[in-house]
This record gives sequence, structure tokens and C-alpha cells, in this order.
Amino acid sequence: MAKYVGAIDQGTSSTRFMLFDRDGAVVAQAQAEHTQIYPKAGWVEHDPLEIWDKTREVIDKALGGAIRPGELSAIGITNQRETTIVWDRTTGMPLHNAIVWNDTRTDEIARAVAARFRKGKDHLRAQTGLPIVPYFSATKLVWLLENVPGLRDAAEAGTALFGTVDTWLIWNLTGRTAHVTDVSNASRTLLMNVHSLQWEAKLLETFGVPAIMLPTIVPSSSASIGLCDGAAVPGLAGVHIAGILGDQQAATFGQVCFSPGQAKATYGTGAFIMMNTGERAVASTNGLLTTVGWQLGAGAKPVYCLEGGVAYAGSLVQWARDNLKMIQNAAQTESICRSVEDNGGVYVVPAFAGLFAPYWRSDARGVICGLTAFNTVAHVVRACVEASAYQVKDILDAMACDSHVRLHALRCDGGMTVNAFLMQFQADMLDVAVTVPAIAETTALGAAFAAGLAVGFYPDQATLTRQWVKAREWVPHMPRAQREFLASRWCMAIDRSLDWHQSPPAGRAESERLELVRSGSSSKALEWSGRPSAAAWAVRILAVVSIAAAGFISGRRLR
Ligand SMILES: Nc1ncnc2c1ncn2[C@@H]1O[C@H](COP(=O)(O)OP(=O)(O)O)[C@@H](O)[C@H]1O
Ligand SMILES: O=P(O)(O)OC[C@H](O)CO
Repeated sequence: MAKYVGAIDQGTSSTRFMLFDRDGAVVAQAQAEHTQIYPKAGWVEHDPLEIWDKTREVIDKALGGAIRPGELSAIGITNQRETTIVWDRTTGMPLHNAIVWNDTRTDEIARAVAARFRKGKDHLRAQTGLPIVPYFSATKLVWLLENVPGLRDAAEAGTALFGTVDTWLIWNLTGRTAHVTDVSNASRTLLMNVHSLQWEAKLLETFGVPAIMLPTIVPSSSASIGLCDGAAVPGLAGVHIAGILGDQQAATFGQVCFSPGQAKATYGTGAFIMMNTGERAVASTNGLLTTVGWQLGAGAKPVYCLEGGVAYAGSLVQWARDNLKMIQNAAQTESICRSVEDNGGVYVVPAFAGLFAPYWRSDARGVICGLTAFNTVAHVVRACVEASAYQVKDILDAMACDSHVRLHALRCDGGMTVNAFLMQFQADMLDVAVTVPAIAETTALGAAFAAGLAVGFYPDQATLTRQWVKAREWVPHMPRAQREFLASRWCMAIDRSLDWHQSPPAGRAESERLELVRSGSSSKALEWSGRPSAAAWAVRILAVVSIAAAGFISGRRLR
């Protein structure tokens, strides 16, 4: 009799395998880190074979005699998204290292495509829900097709395959038989139409990607995704792979944000915020992404989400530890933050690789501003921690504008949520309660839920919702005037990070923008480029705060 459901959680820095019981409690787990490869500034790679080895290692370790045959009902897979892998269909060998989601080498490719398709940009955005930036898989795949000798010919001949990490793992788990990805991962490639849930021929032509190298798109939850091959992982012989979700979608699912308007924030290396918008794909006009949350079964209507992510959250704390040596460990930051009355006027904008949502400014670079002779290391450390809360607030303000929903509570998870100072500050800056669940492993749990629902291990979503238990809650205390003051200073700090990294002009569009910047009209240049400036954001944030206070949008639901 099946007692457990398993989940592989393949993340940016490590891989986990977890076993959950019917109550969603963790009964066994193992974790292993893998190497981060930095061949050049801005380039980030992983070795796909190492990822596969680590996956087998953690499965073996976690299973390690813990269960008897037949007790594992199915497994789900959740993964770092967008990371791009190409391999040989016959040998199964990777043809290059994986290009990781936060790799910025394809900035020029993205600019060139965007410039070429300036007129069709809005159409492309409407089809994919995404802007043309290096983050997503398409430009990474273009780079591989252009730079790996022989790859284009092999791809056109059907001997080279493309996949995100879910695809790579399933290919290997199934003994190299299933070449699939799910709708949530495919929606992060810039190649899938989020309405038809199919690869979009026009987009493949735009990027020059041969359709034959792409995986089949399947639902996120289905009993027939694939069967594990005992020769690949003996402990999983004959077990069904019944769930696939990109990791942020999985965390949203694991936080049981099943109703439109519910949102979660994950504070890990980066921070990712997702709001369920139901069956409606809300088109963002405020720098957010429209993404597929999940599709529970073939033919089922997909659930869409609005998403905003930032590249540096917990990794800013790591930077303060490793590069600036201001702290010895991340846990210390909480007492350091509390050792000073406030931030002493200091703001840190971690735009180390530009700014992601909602600004999408690859020309931004990190700044520490507001320094005076009064400041100490404690103020700078506090500013590093507070930066995560400000970034999350920027995204949630954009979500309020796009969705017209007033959030009643934010469900939080990820490594940084152990920092109670940060959680309180987040509640204060949002003026909304923030909660963390009793089962903190929401990402793996979401994948386990998707798999368990498909095979009947979990009866339905209503049961999962009843199982969700709040472990802790922080309610806002900060006076409104103070909140607005801090938010406005953060906007000024964001403004100071912009227009720092100048790429060589790429065609007329870019040189026009540079001309505007040179002539001092930088805010005009921002508007012209179609992205909201920080000043425009300040106005929007104040608008959201005032509207919320007046209660005009309170209780409104997504239509
Ligand atoms: N007490 C803390 N205060 C602030 N940041 C923390 C704390 N503990 C861990 N972190 C940060 O959280 C991150 C790890 O979170 P985790 O969810 O494991 O990340 P990921 O899944 O992206 O690898 C690290 O970047 C670390 O700096
Ligand atoms: O592996 P994580 O938790 O850093 O998440 C990475 C995201 O999926 C990138 O979009």
C-alpha cells in the first residue's frame, strides 16, 4: 500500500529528494550541492552530468532502506527554471554546460532580437507573457546554436535535444525515453504560447530554433508523464513521474495558493513573488511576467500567475559575508539589524546584474547610498537585509496595479524567512500580514502535491488546503508616514542605480536612447524604452498606498 510520495527539487545551488506522507509531512530527505561554474564575468554554468549524479545520490540517500517496494506512489519534479541544456539524443551526453537562468551573456542577443522585433514586441509579449531579456531560455538556446560547433546541424537533423532541467532529469530517469517538459517550465522559455500551451511556430522562426529539438509539452500533473527506469535509479524502478512544476510555481502550489488573488514570496538566493490570477492570463503593464502556474491534467484549463522576481535577495547577504566580510554568517544579520535603531539613512540596491522585475534594467548596477560619517557596518548590513523587503514590495505594488487585488496576507518561504527582523520589516513595508507555513519545504511539497493528486494519493485540492498550517505570522505596526518615507527613499536609491552600465549602441534604437541619456533626459529615455522609471514607480506606489488606505480596492476580486 502506497504510503509516500517523493519529490526531486533541483535548485540553483543544490538538489534535494524528499519523501512526504499523506499529511504532507516530511519523512525522509537528502540534499547535495553542485558546482557553480563562472567562466567569465556574468556567465553562470552548471554541469548537467553533475546535476544528474547529485540527483541519483540524494534519491539513494533519502530512500536508503526507508521504504519497502510499493510504498512510493509516485514522484514529482521541481526545478530551477529557464536554465538551458542541450544534449545528444544517441549518446545522452551534454553538448555544453547548462547555461543558468541568471547568466547574462545573451544580453546582446536579446537586444538585437528586441530591436528587430520592435513593432511586434507587444504581440510577442502577449503570446509569451514575457519580455525579451537574457533571463529566459530562448536567447540562451540561440547562443548555444551559434557557439557550439556542429550544434545547429545536429539540431536540424534531430540528433541534438533541448530541455530545461526538468526535461534533462526526466530523460535520464526514464532511461532516455521521455523527452518532455510541463506547461509551467515551457512558459519560461519565450517559445511557448501561454494561451494555446503549444510551441509557437512564429517564435521558433524568430529565434531560429528547430522545432524537432524541443520536448513535448505535458500537463503539470498527470499519471502518464513517464516511468522511472530501474537501471537509471534502482530505488525508483517502475515508479511513475506524475508531476512537474518549475520551482516558483511549485512553491505557490505547495503554499496552496489555489484561489485567485493569493500570493507567495520565496526568499532564497533571489526572491520570487507569484500571485494566482485564476484562469485569466493577466497581461502586465507594470513590468511583471504572465506565466502558467500549472495545468492539472490533460485538457484541464491552466491556472495563470503574475510573477516578479529579483536576482539578489539572500545572495546579497552572502555577498556581505563573502566579499565585504562584514559578517561571519547569515544568521548574525538579525541581531545586527536589531542593534541599530534604523537604517541610518543607508540603502543598498543589489543591481549586480542589472535589475529584474519590475524595472528590467540591464544597465543598472549596485549602489550603496545615503552614507554619512555617522554610519557603521550595522547600518549597511541592515540595508542589505531591508533590500529584500523593498524589492518584494516593488513587485507587490506592481501586482496590485495589474490585478486590482488588495492582498490580505502574503505567504512566505525560503531560507531568509528564519530572519524574524526581515519578516516584521516586510509586514511593515507592505502593511499586510506575512505568514510562514509549518511545512517550510513548500517547493518540494508543491511537486509532491502535483504528483500525488495525479495518482490519487492526495484526494483533492480542498484536502491540501485544509492541511496548510500557519507556523508564524507578523502583523504590520509601522506608521503610514514612516512607511511612505522609507519607500520614497528606496525609489531614489533605485534611480541612482540606473544608467550605469552602458553597452555599445546596438542599432538605431539603442543610439537614440543613449542620445536621450546624454542630453540629460534620462527619465524621458526610460519612458521611451517602455519601462517605468523609479520616479514613475514612486507615483504608482503612493497611488497604491492611497487607494488601499481609502479602501477603494479592498475586497475587489480578479475578474
Ligand atoms: N538568518 C538569515 N538572515 C538573512 N538571510 C539568510 C538567513 N539565513 C539564510 N539566509 C539567506 O538565505 C539564502 C538561502 O536560502 P535558500 O532558500 O536555501 O536558497 P536557495 O533555495 O535559492 O538555494 C542564502 O542566500 C542566505 O544568505
Ligand atoms: O533555484 P532557485 O530557488 O534559485 O530558483 C531559480 C528560479 O527558478 C529562476 O527563475
